[in-house]
Amino acid sequence: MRVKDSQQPADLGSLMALVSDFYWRCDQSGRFVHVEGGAVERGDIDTRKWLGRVPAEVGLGAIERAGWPLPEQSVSDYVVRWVRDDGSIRYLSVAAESIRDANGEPDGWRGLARDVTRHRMRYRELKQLRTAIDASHDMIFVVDRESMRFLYVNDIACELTGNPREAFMSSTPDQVLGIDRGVLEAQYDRVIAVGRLTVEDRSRLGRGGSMMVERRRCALFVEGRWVIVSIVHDITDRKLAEQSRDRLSRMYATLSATNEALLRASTPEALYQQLCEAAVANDDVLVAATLRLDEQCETLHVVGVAGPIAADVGELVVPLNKPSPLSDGLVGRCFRQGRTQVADDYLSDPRLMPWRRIGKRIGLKSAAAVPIIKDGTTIGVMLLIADQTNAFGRDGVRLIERMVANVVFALENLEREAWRRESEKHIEFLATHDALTGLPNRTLFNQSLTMAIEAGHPFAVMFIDLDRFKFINDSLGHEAGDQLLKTIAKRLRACVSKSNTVARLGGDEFVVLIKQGEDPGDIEAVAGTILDTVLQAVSLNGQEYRVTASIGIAVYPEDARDASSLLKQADMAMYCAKDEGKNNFQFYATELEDRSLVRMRLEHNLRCALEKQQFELAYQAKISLAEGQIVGVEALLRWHCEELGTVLPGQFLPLAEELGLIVPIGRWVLETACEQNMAWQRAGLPAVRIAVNISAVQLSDHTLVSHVRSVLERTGMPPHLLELEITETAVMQNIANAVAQLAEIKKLGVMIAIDDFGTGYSSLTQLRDLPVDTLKIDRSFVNELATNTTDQSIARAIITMGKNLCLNVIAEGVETPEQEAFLRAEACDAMQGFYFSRPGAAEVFAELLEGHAQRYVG
Ligand SMILES: Nc1nc2c(ncn2[C@@H]2O[C@@H]3COP(=O)(O)O[C@H]4[C@@H](O)[C@H](n5cnc6c(=O)[nH]c(N)nc65)O[C@@H]4COP(=O)(O)O[C@H]3[C@H]2O)c(=O)[nH]1
Repeated sequence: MRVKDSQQPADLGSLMALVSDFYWRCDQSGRFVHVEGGAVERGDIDTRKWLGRVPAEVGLGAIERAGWPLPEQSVSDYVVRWVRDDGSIRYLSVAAESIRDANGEPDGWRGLARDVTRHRMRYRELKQLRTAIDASHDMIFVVDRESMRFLYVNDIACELTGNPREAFMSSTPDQVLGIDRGVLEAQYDRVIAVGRLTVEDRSRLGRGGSMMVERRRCALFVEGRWVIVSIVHDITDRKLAEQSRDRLSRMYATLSATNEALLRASTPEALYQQLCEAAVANDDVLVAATLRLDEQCETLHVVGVAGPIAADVGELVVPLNKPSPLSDGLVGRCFRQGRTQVADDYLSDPRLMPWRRIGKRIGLKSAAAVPIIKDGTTIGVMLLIADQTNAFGRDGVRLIERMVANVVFALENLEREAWRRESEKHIEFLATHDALTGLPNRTLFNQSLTMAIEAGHPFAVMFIDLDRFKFINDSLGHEAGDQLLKTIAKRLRACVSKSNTVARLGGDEFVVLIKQGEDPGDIEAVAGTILDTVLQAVSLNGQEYRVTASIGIAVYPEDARDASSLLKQADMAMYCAKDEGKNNFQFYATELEDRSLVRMRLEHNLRCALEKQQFELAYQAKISLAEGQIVGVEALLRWHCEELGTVLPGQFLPLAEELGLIVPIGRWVLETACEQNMAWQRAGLPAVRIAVNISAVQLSDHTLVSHVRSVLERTGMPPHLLELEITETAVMQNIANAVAQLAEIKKLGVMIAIDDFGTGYSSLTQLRDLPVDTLKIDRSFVNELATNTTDQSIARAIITMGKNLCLNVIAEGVETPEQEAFLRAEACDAMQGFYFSRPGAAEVFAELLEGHAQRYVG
């Protein structure tokens, strides 16, 4: 339907029908008086409802301002919302003007309205879209590929890059991104080729900053042109999180590497070093160092260090007690406070001023120091240095603390392990070694012996027994005995090379296993050295003692091929050495088997000889060389054994000493000799001095003096008629004791002679201190006195020395007139020997004394 308007252009009506637009006119009161056009034609407007109504009554309302546009003059593009009867909303773009009548008076308004709902909706969508894009946290850039010009940049992009939108619009993306144009164009073309592309890189920000971004680019073909849309997402936080996660996982790897290191390390030093090496496997760590407190608790010093700059830290010493800037660094603080210290930005950390220069030099950016706390005490610090700031983080620090805790655990384990190993070693040592001397014991020696036999090379076993050890042990006490054994053990060890075995079997028995060289004389040389070494003075209880040893030697494979036989044979040879007068060595020989049997029989019989009264004394005269008078007599012990016949002292006395029988036997000798001497006197014979031999064991017997006194008292023999003969060797075994005992004896008025003089090791000064009256030149020097010039010299020297010291000198074992002549010529005082008389029974000597007295006295 068409509403005719007289003021409408004549041809407009038909034109208006072609479009959705419509023409309208309102009267002066604002009511529609005419509506015509496509909208009316299509039925969008019902003129019956519109005509005579104001716009608001048909649902029309302005968007920007209230009301229908009834402007004073004219409007265009005035958008009006039209709420239709069915509730749907349309938008109309209105152009209007006021009209006047013929008189020029206002006559209402007229205009055109066009339905712009579609455009309006599109615009709204676009606006919303843009608002959304501007509200995005991601930077969005839209670039025309062809012109390389920005088409759009969102707000956040302007904000973050610090460029106003106009700046973008007036520049090209390569300028803004700071990328070579060719490169950027290639990147864009690649995006066009694949459709979309995502890369991660760094994006420049305002004020010279930058951030890690994920750049998603897609290519759109819009109206015949390629448009590149870049959405740039800030991934700094994600990257940092990733980095810290990576770092953490590296640290976990480090931790597990550390744990492995802890398992492998066998000493604390290795543990510290391996810990550091494991720690620097983490790329962030420039250096890892472990510092331990020194024994004086004054400094922390490096005990383990690893990493590319280990050399710069290896010599680090952190003083703790002295106030010093160096002690106030991360390590010093960590140690003192017993708490982890972290410097996330080392170079700007005000606490670390003194270390800044060093830090700068070695590229230190962050550091962590973790205390090593064991049993509640801080014993050291683990220091980790990284070439990036914030390298450790909270989790990283926790990990390092766990690492250090593991180290402490491992340290404790190592200590426990070391203690266990030590205990095991000690137990093993105790099982195989002698606790007193530390030498191998019988068990270990047997093992060595077996091994030597298995090896098959020749060797010798030496069985060493100390002479008269029992006596020292009993008389000086067990402590002195132990001391002696320890000293001897050391000396024996020093006598042989390390490859040879020295062991203690028990008591005073030692064994030596000597590998035999080419020269069989080697064994003898070693045995000789051992004898000499043992004989050196030992200081016990503040006094000097000398002991001797007897050595038996069995040789593999000649003597035996099994361990027990070799030991038995060496033992047997050792007894033979004892029988031979001690202080010597003997090789095993089959004949010794017989001697051993003899010895056993000897021992058996000797034990009851005293009881069975099988002892007797023989008497041998001593003659003065000047006058030829009997000046004395020596009592010599004889043993008439039922089974063995007469046994000489040299055969049974060593055994008696060993068995401890010498003291009771010696007492019997002293008593018998004194009684006999008094008996001779009572029989009318001239008074003669009687000499009694005192062995070393007797000399050390502290009851000796009282016994001598009581015998003298009981027998009534004047003390000066008694002479005690003590061998030089016995005196030298314990010179201090000898001096003291002899002095006491001297006080009784008893005379003292040094027997076998020249065989011992006394010096002139020692001799001077000894309270003796007589020196007896040993028989060995007298034997060849007539022919051997050396013996002559020795004898002469002894005589001269005796004279100088105002002592009597007597030579024993004089058998020939030549010997007598020499002694006489040298003005020796007296002699004793077969030349004048052999030892004989009491009656024999009595006769000799009687006859001699008649001969001389008369
Ligand atoms: N070849 C040779 N020998 C001679 C000659 N003149 C004496 N003799 C021997 O030389 C030894 C002298 O005694 P001695 O040096 O004190 O050496 C003694 C003495 O040290 C010790 N002895 C003897 N009786 C006792 C004793 O009652 N107690 C202690 N403790 N030892 C004794 O036994 C050692 C040996 O005594 P005997 O066998 O009786 O041997 C005696 C004696 O028989 C000689 O011209 N030629």
